[in-house]
Amino acid sequence: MSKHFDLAVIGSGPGGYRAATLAALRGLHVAIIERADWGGCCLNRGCVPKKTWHHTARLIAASRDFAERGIQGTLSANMNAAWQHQEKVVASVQESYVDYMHRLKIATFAGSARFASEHALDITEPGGATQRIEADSIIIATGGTAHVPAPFTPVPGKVLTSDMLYDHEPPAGKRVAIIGSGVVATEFAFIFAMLGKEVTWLARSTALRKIPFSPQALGSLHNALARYDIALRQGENFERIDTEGEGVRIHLGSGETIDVDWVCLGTGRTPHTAGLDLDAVGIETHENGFIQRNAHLQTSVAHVYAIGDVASPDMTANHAISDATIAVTNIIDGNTREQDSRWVPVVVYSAIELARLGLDEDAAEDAGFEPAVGFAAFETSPRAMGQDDTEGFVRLLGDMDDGRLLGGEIIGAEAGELIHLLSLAPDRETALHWLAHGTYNHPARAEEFANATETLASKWGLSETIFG
Ligand SMILES: Cc1cc2nc3c(=O)[nH]c(=O)nc-3n(C[C@H](O)[C@H](O)[C@H](O)COP(=O)(O)OP(=O)(O)OC[C@H]3O[C@@H](n4cnc5c(N)ncnc54)[C@H](O)[C@@H]3O)c2cc1C
Ligand SMILES: NC(=O)c1ccc[n+]([C@@H]2O[C@H](COP(=O)([O-])OP(=O)(O)OC[C@H]3O[C@@H](n4cnc5c(N)ncnc54)[C@H](O)[C@@H]3O)[C@@H](O)[C@H]2O)c1
Repeated sequence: MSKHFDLAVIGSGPGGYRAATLAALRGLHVAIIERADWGGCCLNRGCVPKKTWHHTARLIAASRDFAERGIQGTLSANMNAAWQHQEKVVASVQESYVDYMHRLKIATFAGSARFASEHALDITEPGGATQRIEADSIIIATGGTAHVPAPFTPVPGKVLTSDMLYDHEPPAGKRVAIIGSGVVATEFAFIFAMLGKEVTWLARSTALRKIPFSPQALGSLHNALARYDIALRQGENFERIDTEGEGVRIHLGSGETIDVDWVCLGTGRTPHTAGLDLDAVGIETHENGFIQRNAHLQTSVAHVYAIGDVASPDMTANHAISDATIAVTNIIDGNTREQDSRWVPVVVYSAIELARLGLDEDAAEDAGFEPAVGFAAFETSPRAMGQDDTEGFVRLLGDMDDGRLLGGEIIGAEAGELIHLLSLAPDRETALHWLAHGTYNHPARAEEFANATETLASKWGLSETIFG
C-alpha cells in the first residue's frame, strides 16, 4: 500500500530542504526524496564548501597587509588540506540538516523519484527496490548538473567540473587552467590563486556578463583581482584539449597552446529532469530544459510546483530558497504569492564580494521609473580603513518621482551580509527613508547605506521623501 502525504518534495538541495522544513513547520505531513547526497549541490559541491574555501582565501589575501599592522610572518595555504577542511564542515552541516528534518517528522526517502501519476511518485532505492508514495501537492526541486561543452570532456584528475572537484581530493599539480567567466570561474580564479595554485583564467567573454552589475562594480572586481595578479584572458576559443601526456595541453583557436597540470570548468549548469517522467503527467519544459512554471511557481499540472535550478535560469541557492518559501506559501494559502526573481539577492565571492538586487538603470527605465543613484564609497569608511580593506561601495537606485528603492549594489567586504539591509526592508516604497532614519553601529560598513541615501537626497532633490 502506498503512503499518503500532504506534500512530497523531490530533491534536498537548498530549495527542497527549505520547502520541506517550512511546510512541516506549518503543519503539513511532508515527504522528501533524495537520490544522492542530502543537501544537494549547494551543501555538497557549491555554496557551502566554496564559502569555506573563500574564507581561507580571504585570510591569505589579508595577510598581505599584516606587516603594516605589526603582525609578523607570512601565510600560505595548501589546497588539499583546505579540501579536507571543507569536507568536515559539509559533513557537520549535513548531519544537522538531516537531524532537523527528522525532528520535524519529515519522512525522508533515499532514492530516485519519478512520476507514476499526477499524485503518485515511484521511488527507486539504491538497491533497486521500488516503493510508491502519494501526495496532494508535489514540489520538484531536482536542481542541475554541470555542463561540459565540446571540446572539453571530463577526465578524472585532469579535466574537472566543479562537481568533480568536490567529489574527490583535487589533483596535486600546481598549474591550473580555469575555463569560463561566469560566477564559478570568477570565484575559483581568486580562491585557487590564494590556495597556492598558478592560475591561468581563460574565457570567451567578459567576467559576470549575465548579472547586471554596474560598470563600477566590475571595475572594483578587476582592481581587486589585479591586486593578486589574477587576470582574465577573454576572447579565447578552445580548439582541442589533449590529456594524453603528463598534464593537459589546451589548444586555443589562435593556435597558441597552454600547458597546465589540470583544468577546472566553470562552463554553466543545466536543469536536471532526466528520469522524472515529466511527459507521462504532462509537465512541460522550455527548449533549454527548464521546467515551465507560472509566477506562482506552478507547473502545467496545477498542484505540482517547480523551484530552484530545475526551473530558474538564475540558478542560485538564494533563488531556490526564495522559490521554496513562495511555493509552500502558495500550497498552504492558495496561490497568493508571485515570484519576482529580480528581488532575490545575488552575491559573488571573489577577490571582492559583489552583491546586488532589484533593477539596474536600464530595467528601471524600461519599467517607467526615473532612476537616480545614491553612492557612498568604503574609501572614507572608518571601519573599512581600520580593516585595510577600502575597495568598494554602496550604490542605491531610487526613483526620482516617489523616492522608492529601485535596486542596490554593495561591493566590498561583507557585501553578502550587508545586502540583507535591502532584501529585508519592510517595503520598497519606504526603504530609503528607513535607511536614512535608522540607528547604526559606529563605525560600521552598514553606515554607508545612510551616506548613500544622503547623496540621493542632496544631489537628486529627494530630501523630502528621504528625510521628511
Ligand atoms: C561551485 C558552486 C558554488 C556555488 N555557490 C553559490 C553561492 O555561494 N550562493 C548561491 O546562492 N548559490 C551558489 N551556487 C548555486 C547553488 O548551489 C544552486 O543554485 C543550488 O544548489 C540549487 O538548489 P536546488 O535546490 O534547486 O538544487 P540542488 O542543490 O542541485 O539539489 C537538487 C537535488 O535533487 C536531487 N535529485 C535530482 N533528481 C532527483 C530524483 N529524480 N529523485 C530524487 N532526488 C533527485 C539531486 O541529487 C540533488 O541533491 C553554487 C554552485 C556551484 C556549482
Ligand atoms: N555565488 C553564487 O551565487 C554562485 C556561485 C557559483 C555558481 N553559481 C551558479 O551556478 C551556475 C553555474 O555557474 P557557472 O559559472 O558555471 O555558469 P555561468 O552560466 O555563470 O557561466 C558559464 C560560463 O561558461 C562559458 N561557456 C559556456 N559554453 C562554453 C563553451 N562552449 N566554450 C567556452 N566557454 C563556454 C560562458 O561563456 C560563461 O563564461 C550559475 O548559474 C550560477 O548562478 C552561483
